[in-house]
Amino acid sequence: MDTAFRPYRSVLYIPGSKERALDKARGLACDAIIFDLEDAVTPDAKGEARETLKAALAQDGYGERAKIIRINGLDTDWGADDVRVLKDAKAHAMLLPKVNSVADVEALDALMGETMDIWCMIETPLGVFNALEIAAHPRVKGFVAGTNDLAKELNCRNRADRLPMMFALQQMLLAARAYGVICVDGVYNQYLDEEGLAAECEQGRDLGFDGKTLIHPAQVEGANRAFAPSDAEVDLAKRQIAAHEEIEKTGQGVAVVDGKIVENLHVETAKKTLAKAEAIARMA
Ligand SMILES: CC(C)(COP(=O)(O)OP(=O)(O)OC[C@H]1O[C@@H](n2cnc3c(N)ncnc32)[C@H](O)[C@@H]1OP(=O)(O)O)[C@@H](O)C(=O)NCCC(=O)NCCSC(=O)C[C@H](O)C(=O)O
Ligand SMILES: [Mg+2]
Repeated sequence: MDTAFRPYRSVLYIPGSKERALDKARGLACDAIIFDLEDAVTPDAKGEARETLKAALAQDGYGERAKIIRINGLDTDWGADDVRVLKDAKAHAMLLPKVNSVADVEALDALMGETMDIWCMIETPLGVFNALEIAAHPRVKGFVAGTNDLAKELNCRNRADRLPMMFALQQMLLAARAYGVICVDGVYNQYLDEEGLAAECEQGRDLGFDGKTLIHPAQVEGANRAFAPSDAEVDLAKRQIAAHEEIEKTGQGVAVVDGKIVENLHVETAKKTLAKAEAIARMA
């Protein structure tokens, strides 16, 4: 199933072991769900969580939300069984944690059927440096920044401006954009701090991320707001497209809107803004 042409403003992690949360998500306004079998599930609960998740996906009821299964690494005791049990589940993608190189993707590809896309957590130093070759793999359709693991690996301090991991975030974004791969920002751990989340979403949007991964339902609304085109952006996009169409009729290529030039490339961006707004409207 295709994971492109959808909004990914809010991508909510749900522990695969928590039946109540799996059920609650059916009524939440998130654009996508990551059903987690990795960090949110303790080792002794892995087998049961896998079966709980399989049953929840068979029951479905998640509507238009993109469904992404985060399995355990293939170098763990659980990864291969996760794939075996869930490869035919009704989901859009399988998310592989701690991807270091394209060889990790190839190993998953060899175990999976054809029905799901592959998404990759970029959260290790090697994963960051190899992001370009990972994004180039034809089955890879999404990247998720693992900012907790990145902070651990970097031994960096947790700063509001995320300066210590800026290189890594930008490198994964560039690689994703080079190959048309969706790229979603990491989580904001203080899940009840609305102001802090809003600031980090704003930064993520400024950088170019498609949306933010979330850990609690209270974060959904803030992410949806931050990553949707605003009314002013939609209005500007429409005016830019119209002004450029008009100027083209006169044989010229450069229009001016609100004192700023509008060329072909700006029209492309404006069209993307409208397409995103339409995709969001379809989610409602
Ligand atoms: C953070 C939590 C442990 C908080 O749980 P809890 O105290 O139970 O929250 P609330 O009582 O406020 O919950 C209120 C209701 O909302 C439901 N709920 C809670 N979380 C979720 C969720 N994620 N999805 C859906 N529904 C959720 C509760 O069931 C309550 O429902 P109800 O009883 O009907 O009112 C908890 O939120 C949690 O476990 N969050 C997910 C944590 C997680 O997935 N972590 C792993 C991903 S993060 C990561 O690994 C990132 C990456 O790899 C990296 O390196 O950075
Ligand atoms: Mg991680």
